[in-house]
Amino acid sequence: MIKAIVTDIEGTTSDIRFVHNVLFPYARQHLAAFIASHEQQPDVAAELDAVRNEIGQPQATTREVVSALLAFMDEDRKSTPLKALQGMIWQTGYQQGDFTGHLYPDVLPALQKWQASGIALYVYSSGSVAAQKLLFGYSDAGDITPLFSGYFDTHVGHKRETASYQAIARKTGFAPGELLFLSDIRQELDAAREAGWQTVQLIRGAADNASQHPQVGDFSAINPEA
Ligand SMILES: CSCCC(=O)C(=O)COP(=O)(O)O
Ligand SMILES: [Mg+2]
Repeated sequence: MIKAIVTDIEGTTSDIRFVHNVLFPYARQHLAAFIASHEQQPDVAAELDAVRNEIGQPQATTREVVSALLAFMDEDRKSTPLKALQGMIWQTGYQQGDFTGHLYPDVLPALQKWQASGIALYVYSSGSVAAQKLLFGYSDAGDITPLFSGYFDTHVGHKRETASYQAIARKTGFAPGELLFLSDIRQELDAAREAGWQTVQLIRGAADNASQHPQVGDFSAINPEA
């Protein structure tokens, strides 16, 4: 029996094009100016040091760190400090109303129904927890963060690693078999299944014929109460 659902964002609750065509370019455009004006701020300085650590250059200048971050963006690297800095930059965009967090229309009704039936809802994305709260706090449907009991990002581990799902199960207190992971990416679902979770793959675009997971076109086709 499913007691908790953990959902991915990009390609699952929200259009991948919103992330890649709106959020990522916004962060890239504002990165250098944001770092120039915030690099003395302790939380920003800590992330810049984490980038220096990640590239193995503890003495890297700010300019070199910005270059490394731009290269990470080019390869869509799920770097924890990059994700933290992107979230900080997006905060201004959301607050100014430059964009709202995209939600597929089937998502909110399903989340509301599942929560009303007693199923706990969580988010797991490579985007930082702060970025997740912004997307759902400033979503197309308004602030839907009260629906969620918790959020997980790469601090718990990467999404294609089984240990990440084992850690989330421990942190939420649910048995692995009581957890359902929703994602568009087969390799993430493989890792969750390896940890004993149930899985459903969202096919929002092209078919994935190599997948062994149950597949649905949208959230209305998922029946965790059954
Ligand atoms: C919190 S929305 C931005 C998502 C993001 O930054 C990202 O890299 C998406 O990665 P995912 O592993 O969740 O597909
Ligand atoms: Mg995804």
